[in-house]
Amino acid sequence: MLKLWRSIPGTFGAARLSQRPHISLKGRYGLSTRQFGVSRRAFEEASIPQTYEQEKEVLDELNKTLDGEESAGLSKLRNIGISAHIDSGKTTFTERVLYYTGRIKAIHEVRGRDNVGAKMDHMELEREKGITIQSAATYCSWDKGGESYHFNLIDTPGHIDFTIEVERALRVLDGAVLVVCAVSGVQSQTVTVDRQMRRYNVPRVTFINKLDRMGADPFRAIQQINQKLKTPAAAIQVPIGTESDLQGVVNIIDRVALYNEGEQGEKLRADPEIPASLKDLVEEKRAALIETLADVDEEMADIYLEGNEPTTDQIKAAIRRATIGRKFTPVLMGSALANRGIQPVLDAVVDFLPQPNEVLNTGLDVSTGVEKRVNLLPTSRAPFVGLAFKLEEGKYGQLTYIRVYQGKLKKGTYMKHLNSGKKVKVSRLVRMHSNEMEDVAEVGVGEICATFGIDCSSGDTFVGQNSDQEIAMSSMFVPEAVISLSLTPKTKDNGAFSKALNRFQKEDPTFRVKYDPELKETIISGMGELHLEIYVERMKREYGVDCVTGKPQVAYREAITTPTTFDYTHKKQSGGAGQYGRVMGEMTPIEGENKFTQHIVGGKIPEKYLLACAKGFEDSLEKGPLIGHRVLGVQMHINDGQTHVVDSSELSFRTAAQGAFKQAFLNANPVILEPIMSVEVSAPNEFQGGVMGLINKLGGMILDTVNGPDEFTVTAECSLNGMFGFSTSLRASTQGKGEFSMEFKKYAQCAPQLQRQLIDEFTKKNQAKK
Ligand SMILES: Nc1nc2c(ncn2[C@@H]2O[C@H](COP(=O)(O)OP(=O)(O)OP(=O)(O)O)[C@@H](O)[C@H]2O)c(=O)[nH]1
Repeated sequence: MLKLWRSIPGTFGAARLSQRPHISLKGRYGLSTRQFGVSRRAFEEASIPQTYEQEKEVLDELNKTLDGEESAGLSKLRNIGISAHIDSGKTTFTERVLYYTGRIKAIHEVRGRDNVGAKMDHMELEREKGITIQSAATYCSWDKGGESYHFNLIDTPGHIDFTIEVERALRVLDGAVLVVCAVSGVQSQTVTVDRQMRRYNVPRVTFINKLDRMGADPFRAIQQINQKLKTPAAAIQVPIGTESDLQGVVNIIDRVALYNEGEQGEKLRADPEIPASLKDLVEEKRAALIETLADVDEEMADIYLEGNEPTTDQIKAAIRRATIGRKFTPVLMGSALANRGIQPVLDAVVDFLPQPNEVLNTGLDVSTGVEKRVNLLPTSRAPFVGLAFKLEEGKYGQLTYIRVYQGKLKKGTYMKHLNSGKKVKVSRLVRMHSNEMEDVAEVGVGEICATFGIDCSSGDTFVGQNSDQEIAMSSMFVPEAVISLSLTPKTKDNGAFSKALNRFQKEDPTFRVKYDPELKETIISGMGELHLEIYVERMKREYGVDCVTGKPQVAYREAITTPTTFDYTHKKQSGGAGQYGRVMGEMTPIEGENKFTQHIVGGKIPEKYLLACAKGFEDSLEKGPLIGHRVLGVQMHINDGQTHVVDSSELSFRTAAQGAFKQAFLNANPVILEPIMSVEVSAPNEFQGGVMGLINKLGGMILDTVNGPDEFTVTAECSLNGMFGFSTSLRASTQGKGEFSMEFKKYAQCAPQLQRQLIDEFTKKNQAKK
């Protein structure tokens, strides 16, 4: 199985810690620990905290490095993301946030009639398609209790094809708002986003949106969060009015009714008199909240067990602790489109999501040659460490988004690109507002900013220019590509084609390009048809290169099913310099990643030739012997061999390993694996029979069916192969009312008939090209 699926942590805990390495500072920064007033223990402990409580202990130590002013500044900062299943209303929600915080002067709708489109969907394609393709970063200020809070906000796409945008956003955010639709509840991508949040240990508050829709039921959605996401969740509000009569919400902690008034719901009127009809519900849900909190928070458990009524402050403090500790999610509700219930979510971000120095961020100190986890110091006075998490080509050149994890970034200074060791000047520093920017002179710790004209790839670390500060941040998780297609420019390429491909690859690690010299074709691969379609379209619009595309191809894998041995000699000894290399060993199927091992006694194959064998193995993995697709789950072990005094070389052993690989692979009962997708289809109940028939026809395995009052949702496993053209047939059999989403689940052996067909096609294509 793939690394992707194995690496998903099963619990709410330790993930960020395994992803985000940690601890040690000192000496090399020219800053003594004493100077920071912190004990050495906080910096030199290399162990990874296993629980949030342990993590908090380390954080408390680290936070001693802050002076009062800096601490107060950080307490006013929140880096948050908005994530959800596709079409849950993230962009609509963000548009309200920007409007209520005064960042934009008017609200424009996604696919709105005014043809302006939502602020955060700034790409032409996004506005045309009404979907978010790229994550957009912005910032805004929110006043609460007479204090002004600064939010860095990232709106991410919901479509699984753009999942890397969610990964990169969650990698750099401290907290998130998970948006869930009140009608559809927890959907397939909600589960995916939840998994991604766990991967980076991102705490979340949940917002149940679309309460104005018919059939909305926030409490059913909460039940699903508890059951399907296995995250203790409880409402902190109940709605006032339902569907089109939705007027606001009751805050059940303070027992206050909040009404959205004004044309755009901009006035929030608080009324301590809650509607009589809701009083019982408020008490029932308040008791449920306290009970859930008592399950996850010790202090609340003590109060609860002693039979005392917690104060509102105690409830709020418990929610904050449990949310930041990733043990609980408070649930708010409303309707973004109807302008109801948005402002309380902003209050909840302040109250319940962490400030930057409440999250433990770690890096890998690589300056000594021995990698060591180090904690990053949440202070602007420490040396700079930042992560370039996103690249974007803008009007003024390449824009690089950076999250500052330690120290500060100043305009006019230099920073060092850790991978290349190159020093780069920060000649312009900006804060982003979707696609607009505002120049700033300096950006402090915990902030998100952007710079221009820097050569790097997304996921690269930058450090202060002082060469011995070498702390590498772990990058984001990059899933495997599942689909590919050939791409040929219609007219002669004048360089724009490869320039575009280069840029897209640097921007997006899930977009891969390879040139097949035998077929003389450029093959692009990615996360889905839409993902690749968008790049082909961008190539045309942004670079003026119109391309002919081949039929989308499933990214198959090739594997073996039985162990085998090999004894292969590569020999070319007639005329000119000769070549000779002999390798012997075993090839075995294994779970997960491919592996090259060797055990040579008596120096029969010298070290440098063994390294060449490893390279030959790597080469062979790229292009499997059956149909030229990547190989998965193979271990090649070399245990014997032979050299020739004159004719042996690295090249001959590299070639010998390739030959041995091919020979052994074909001997080991090879098979072709195809991607199996987890598919979720929803449609009005009357179309259930038709949809089930459709899934059965394409050989899908139905796993679950849930019937709601109007709609049903079916979850199935289907091969990606069968899914081509599914959107058209679904549209046809549901009068355009059905929706579906899919996500890669696993690789499985394809049917023998398909395997034969694929091999025949590959052989024919190869022969035709010759
Ligand atoms: N009835 C109703 N519709 C809503 C609400 N919020 C959003 N919508 C509609 O739902 C659709 C999707 O909204 P978006 O804001 O684009 O959703 P999204 O989650 O950003 O979508 P992607 O980024 O493409 O995943 C749009 O047609 C919105 O007008 C709501 O509160 N009520």
